Amino acid sequence: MTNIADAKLIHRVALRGEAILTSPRWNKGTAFTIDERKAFALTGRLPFRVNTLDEQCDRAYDQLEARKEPLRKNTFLQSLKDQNWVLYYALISRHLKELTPIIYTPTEAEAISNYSHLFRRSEGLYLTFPTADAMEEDFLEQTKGRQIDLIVCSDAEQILGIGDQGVGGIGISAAKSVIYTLLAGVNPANSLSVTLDVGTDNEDLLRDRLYVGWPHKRVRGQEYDDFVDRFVQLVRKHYPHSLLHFEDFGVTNAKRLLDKYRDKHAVFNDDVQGTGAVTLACIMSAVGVTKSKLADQRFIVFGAGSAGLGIARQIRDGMVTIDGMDKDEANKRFYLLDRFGLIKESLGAEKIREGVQEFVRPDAEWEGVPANDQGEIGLLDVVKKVKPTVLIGCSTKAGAFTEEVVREMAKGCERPIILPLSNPSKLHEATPEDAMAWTDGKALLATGSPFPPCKLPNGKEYVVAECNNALIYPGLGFGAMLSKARELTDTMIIAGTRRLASLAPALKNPDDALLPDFEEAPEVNYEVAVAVVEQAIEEGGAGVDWKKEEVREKVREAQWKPLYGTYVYDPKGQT
Ligand SMILES: NC(=O)C1=CN([C@@H]2O[C@H](COP(=O)(O)OP(=O)(O)OC[C@H]3O[C@@H](n4cnc5c(N)ncnc54)[C@H](O)[C@@H]3O)[C@@H](O)[C@H]2O)C=CC1
Ligand SMILES: CC(=O)C(=O)O
Ligand SMILES: [Mg+2]
Repeated sequence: MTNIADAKLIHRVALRGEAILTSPRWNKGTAFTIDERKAFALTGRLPFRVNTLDEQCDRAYDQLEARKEPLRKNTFLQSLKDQNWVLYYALISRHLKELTPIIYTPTEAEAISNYSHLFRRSEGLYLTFPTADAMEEDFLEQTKGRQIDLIVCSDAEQILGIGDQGVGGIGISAAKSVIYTLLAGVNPANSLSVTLDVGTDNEDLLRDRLYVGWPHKRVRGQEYDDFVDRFVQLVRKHYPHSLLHFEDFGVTNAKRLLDKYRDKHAVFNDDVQGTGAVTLACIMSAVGVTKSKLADQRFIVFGAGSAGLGIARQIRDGMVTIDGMDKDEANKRFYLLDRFGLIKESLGAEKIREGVQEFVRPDAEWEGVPANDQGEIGLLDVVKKVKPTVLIGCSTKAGAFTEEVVREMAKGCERPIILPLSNPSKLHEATPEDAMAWTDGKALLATGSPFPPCKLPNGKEYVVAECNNALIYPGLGFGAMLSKARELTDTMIIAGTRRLASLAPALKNPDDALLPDFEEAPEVNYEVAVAVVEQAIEEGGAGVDWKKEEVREKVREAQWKPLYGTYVYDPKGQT
């Protein structure tokens, strides 16, 4: 893995003049030194004054500040990324908490939904169904001669809670890649963002004459599987040691594709596994506050899609591996709800999705509980009967955790653990402020997108943890890449999850946040990556021969940092 963390590091670069100024990887803008300007034919192409990276960051931040709307800031940062990677990453790293919501959830959702109207230039790899015959050629065109460690791909069927976004899915692949660099230190030169454009069922996009993707209904079934398979086989053939990250696939494909390829390549589904892991860590922290165990909890998961199922499974696995609970017993602690209310036997095969079976409730258990005329049991009645200790939302149904639901939950337990995880912010099942008020300050809260602190009845502020997979997936993925493991195993994920949970502020002070502050996300993801590599070595899955005691140092050394090295012109150097 290449590394330019050391500013003293020397790069031999083959691009000169306009070519180096228009290469975001190598461009330094006004930071090119006098010697570099001479060597790279830049003296007349740049104004006189040489700036430091700090000065460049100050200038860029001033320009950013002049834009008031988050979406305008997002497009400004997108342009900066196209111009100069070091400056882009240095700027965001210096204002991490302020700018992550601009380039990631919630603003990126808005940018993606306006993708065709905001389009300025292409980024990443567009693989489109009608041109599938040229897929290998297109793939090699962008990757030839490159070291690729990470490939993030999306078919955009369920983007960040805003549904089918067609070709705009490139925006989430690119944003997730950026987060890998910012929070874990993956070299951006070694990652590839991909959109699998198999059409869209989004009627607004299909009707939009400016839509830049393939204007066709989404391809499904065998044709879809063959298209995705063609892509995965290319990845396996050309980059057998890369990590293949799946993002925001639809619920019928997410887990299915993960299972299909898991034992063949290091694949990772963030919505299933990353979300499951961060939520398990959050609940481990919450049960630390309530001085109870995972095994003592009753869980309601509202929204049994990719995230909901991933969460239920990951917590269940946590109950088994951490608390030694029997798997069937652990399954019985979960009550899943979806569009048809509680998922129970009588819903029938049509409404009970593949993968949900282990959590289906027996009908007999619900005799006498009020249901609607279709026999569906809603959230409030499930809460009344179950008296849950944990309520998790990943339904995209804004406001689903109503005052009545939350107050009812608070009647049944001392410290209700409430996690409205749907993104973007406007889709949260409850706002932290409301949930806190309705529980008289007793709730333990975490949300999917960032929220400001909320007031407790005693006037103090409660910091709402951000339970977003970005707190863990970059570390899980980077750890998998560095360990060169052929598979990111469940035990590697649990090792990363336990490490994250061990860093929770609430462990030291029960009034503090359930998860580390997002400001700490780079250090947290470093710890997660270390734990994953250590586990890969321990279980014999690593493709590197590091000793466990060397891992911390090795991970540090491999991290890319946004710093300029010194450039030497070399016609045989890097491009
Ligand atoms: N905080 C985090 O790190 C993450 C948050 N999410 C968020 O979770 C939400 C769901 O994402 P995915 O699981 O990927 O989507 P999905 O489409 O796979 O799942 C959503 C599920 O909610 C159900 N649903 C929709 N309306 C409902 C209603 N009114 N009542 C009950 N259930 C309803 C759907 O039928 C579906 O099963 C999104 O908002 C997404 O942004 C997803 C991944 C990570
Ligand atoms: C965070 C994320 O992966 C999602 O909302 O889909
Ligand atoms: Mg996602």
